Formats: sequence, C-alpha cells, structure tokens
Amino acid sequence: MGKATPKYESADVDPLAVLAAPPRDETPQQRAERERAEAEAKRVSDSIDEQIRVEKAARSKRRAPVKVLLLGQSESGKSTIVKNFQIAYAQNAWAEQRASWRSVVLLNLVRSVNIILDQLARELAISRTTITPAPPASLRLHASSSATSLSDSESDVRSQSSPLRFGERHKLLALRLGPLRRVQADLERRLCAPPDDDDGGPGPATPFVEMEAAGAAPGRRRRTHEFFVRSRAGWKGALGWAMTRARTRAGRRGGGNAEDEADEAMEVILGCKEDVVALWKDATVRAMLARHGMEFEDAPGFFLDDVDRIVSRSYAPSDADVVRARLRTLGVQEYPFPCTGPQAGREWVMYDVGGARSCRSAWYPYFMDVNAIIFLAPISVFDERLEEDPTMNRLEDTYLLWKAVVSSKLLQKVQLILFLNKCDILQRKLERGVSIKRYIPTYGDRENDVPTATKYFRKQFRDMMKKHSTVQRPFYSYLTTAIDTKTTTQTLATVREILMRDHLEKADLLQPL
Ligand SMILES: Nc1nc2c(ncn2[C@@H]2O[C@H](COP(=O)(O)OP(=O)(O)OP(=O)(O)O)[C@@H](O)[C@H]2O)c(=O)[nH]1
Ligand SMILES: [Mg+2]
Repeated sequence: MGKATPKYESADVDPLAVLAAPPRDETPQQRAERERAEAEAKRVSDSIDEQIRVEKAARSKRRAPVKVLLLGQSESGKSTIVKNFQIAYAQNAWAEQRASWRSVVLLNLVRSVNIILDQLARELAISRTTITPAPPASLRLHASSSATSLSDSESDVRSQSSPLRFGERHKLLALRLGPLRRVQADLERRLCAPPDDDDGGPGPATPFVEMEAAGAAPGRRRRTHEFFVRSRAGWKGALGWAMTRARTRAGRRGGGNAEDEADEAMEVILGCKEDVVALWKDATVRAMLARHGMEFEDAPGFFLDDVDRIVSRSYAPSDADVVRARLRTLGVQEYPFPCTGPQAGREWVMYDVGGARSCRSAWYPYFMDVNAIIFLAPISVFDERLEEDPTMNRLEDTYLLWKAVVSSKLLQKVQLILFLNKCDILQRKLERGVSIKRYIPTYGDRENDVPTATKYFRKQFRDMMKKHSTVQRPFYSYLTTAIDTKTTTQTLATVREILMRDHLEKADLLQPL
C-alpha cells in the first residue's frame, strides 16, 4: 500500500511560493481584484526603490568634493586667493609651509634691487646725456609697469625734464651691491622651474576655445611640450620639490644643504642691508624710477619698504608677507581642503593654474570636471600691457578670457564667480591721476574715481556675460584686494556659502536616470 505524500512537503516546493500562490478555488472576479492589488503593491515598491536610489545618488553627490577652478591672466591674483583659502580653511597646512616662503620673499626683494641696479647702470653709462631711454622690456620691473603703456607725448615730457645728477656715491652703491646678482641666480635656481619646464612661446589668448570646437577629449590630462604640470601638491610640493633638488645638488657638490643655501643668501643680503636701504631711499634713484614709470609699490613681490624687518637671521614670514610674495604658477596645482564642523567628511578641491598665455591650454582638461570657477579680473591693469604680447592691453586680454569662459559650452553648468581684484592698486592709480579714459576711450567722461570705475568695469563683465553666455545664470561679482586677508576671508566665506548651496541644490535636483 503506497504511503500518501503530504500535500506541501515536497523538497522541490518553495513554501513561500505556496503561501503566495492564489487560492485554487479563486473566482475570475477575485483574480482580477488580486492582480490589481499586486500591481499597486509593485508600483509602490518600485517608487520606494527609485526614491532610495535618487537619495543615495544625491547623498554621494553631496559628499563628492566641490571642485573649484581658478582662472585669470598671469598676476591676476589666483594663487593669492588660494593662499587666502588656506589661511581660512587649512590653518595647519598653512602654518607648516609658511616658513618655506622665506626664500621667495628674499628672492622678490633681491630681484627688485637688481632691477634698480640695472637701470642705474644704464643711467651711469649715459650720464652725460640729458635724455635717458626707457629700459628694455626684458629688464622692466614687470610687465605691468606703467612705463609700458605711456603715450609718446608723456615720454616726451619725461625726456625734457632736467638731467638726473648721479655721483660717485651711486657708482659705489652699484659696486657694493654687485653680489646680489649671484644671490638672485642662486635663489632662482632653487625656486624656479628650470628652463625646459617652461613653455615654447606666448600662444593665443584662448587656446581652449579651439580645443573645445575641435572636440578634444577633455577628460585626459594632457602634457605637451607647451606646458608643464610642475606639481599637483600645491606650494608645499612646489617648494619642497625645489628644496629636494637643491639638497641633492648640494650633496653632489659634497657639502651643504638647502637650508645652508638659504642661510648663505641671507648672509650676503645682510652684508648689503645698509646699501639696499640707502639705494631705495636715494632721491636721485627714486626720481630715476619715477621717470621710467617703475612703480615698485604696485609691483608683485614688493618688499623694499620692509628691508629692516626682512633682512634678519631670525626672519620668519608673516601671513601678510606670504600673500604678497610672488611665485609664478606653472601647470596646474591642486589644493584639497577638508571641511570641518557640520560639513565634516566633505572636501573642497581648488585647482590653481598658470595664467600666462603659454599655460592656458592646460586649463581645458579641467573644464569637464569642475563645479565652479572663480575668475580673477585685475581691474587695475587698464593702463598696462601684456608681458606675453606687448601689443595687447592687459584688461583687453582679461575681457577676451572672460568672454571665452562665459560662452564655453563645456562650462554651461558651472557656477561662475567673478573677482574684480587689485582694487587697492586701482585706487592708488586713480589718486595719482592716471586717466582711465586715456586707455579705454569708451569710459568717456565718467568720474575718474573708484566707485565710478568699479561700477563701470562690473557692468562691462556683466554685459559680456549676458551677451555671450549660452545659458541664463546668476552674475556673482565681488570687489577684492587679495593681499588684504581680512576682507578677502569674509568674501571667501560668502562665496563658499553660495557654492555649497548651489552644489547641494544640484544634488537634490538629481533627476532619475
Ligand atoms: N596690491 C595687490 N597685489 C595683489 C593683489 N592680488 C594679488 N596681488 C599680488 O600680485 C602678485 C601676483 O599674484 P599671483 O596670485 O601670484 O598671480 P597669479 O594669477 O597666480 O599669476 P600666475 O601664477 O602667473 O598665473 C603677487 O605678488 C600678489 O601678492 C591685490 O589685490 N592687490
Ligand atoms: Mg599663480
């Protein structure tokens, strides 16, 4: 007699499936009801799944680093803004590297002295003539010296002024300060990129426009002979790299190290300290500089008023010294900023690029990947010429860059923040009576003062954005003096707030795929 198999005991039968199975005696009406209920349950379940997916994506987007690219021509103040960010948001890293700026400050000082000595040498060589020619471009203090932009008539006025009276004392000063040339060469060898790190030539104003039009792959970090990404680790990397190089080299020579080299430089400068002060205070030398429009006070890396403080064995740079120190950026440098407090776990990454024309093709690969751009427009440069292309007004070059950035298709979704920088220099220039209208005819008969000028420049940038931007987006602009860390910190806090809000809004608005 066969044993009866229990109804639901087969090993092949899934008990859950059995439980979920429709009743055997289900009527067609009950079946329709059941299927409707099941479909509704599935819809609710799917929508919950989708919600979870979207929230997860938004959460990870919120956690993704906020990437900010700093753009602007050379000497516009990009690296100075990074330093301000570091002072405000990465104090430990900042304190750690501040001392390594000592050599840069010394180099800036020595370079200024040597530029004065070069001009003095030319004047001494032709001291019998009454007309002194302008210095050759390569020896100018920097490209933005107003000597580069003076009209013929103004040069005429200068050459007509009485001859400068140089004497034995100037010859002696020039002689005694001679060792500073070697100090400059040594410090440059330590701190600056070697010649082959640099680029081949000036290049066009906006090389990335052609790259975008040609559909170049922006995801790849390109490294061509035209630019050199020196360091992605920021100042510490750049300065540390130089230190290591110097150490290796010194080691090969069989003695000393990088610190010894820095101390050696300081010893030589200490020996020249009184003469440096005497040179800078000399009325004839100052008259000579004024005649050639060499406005040292407005130049990057101006430390001639600080010789007493800086030229000392115990000198350690202050925050103010470091933001005023000038070290040109080559390639692209990356600065991560971990957030603290309620935003802990999130990170900001800032990308600081070289702004010279030869460096601008290196910007393009970053366009795909950034959330925001802080664009530095130095509005004090309306009367200056571009170092890379002396036929080009520096403000004009900035306009070209801004126009290219706002009209870029790749940057359509990127938040743009404009800093109208170097307001302190603008103010000094206008107080000296430099006329904006003379260099920018469209300025017309407006008042030649800071409020009117800043309003005018701001409008120019806003109008360009309206006209050339392919999408509607807010126009955020700030007047800045990046070497004033106190006010800049406040501006950066506001900007950070805006960028974070925008980042979170975009994360929350993530649409299901
Ligand atoms: N007076 C004054 N100097 C400024 C201001 N912003 C920057 N500087 C100085 O200008 C010089 C150039 O600034 P950087 O930040 O090095 O310029 P950059 O845009 O990074 O230049 P590149 O690296 O060549 O692209 C530095 O010596 C700064 O201290 C400002 O608002 N006022
Ligand atoms: Mg820089």
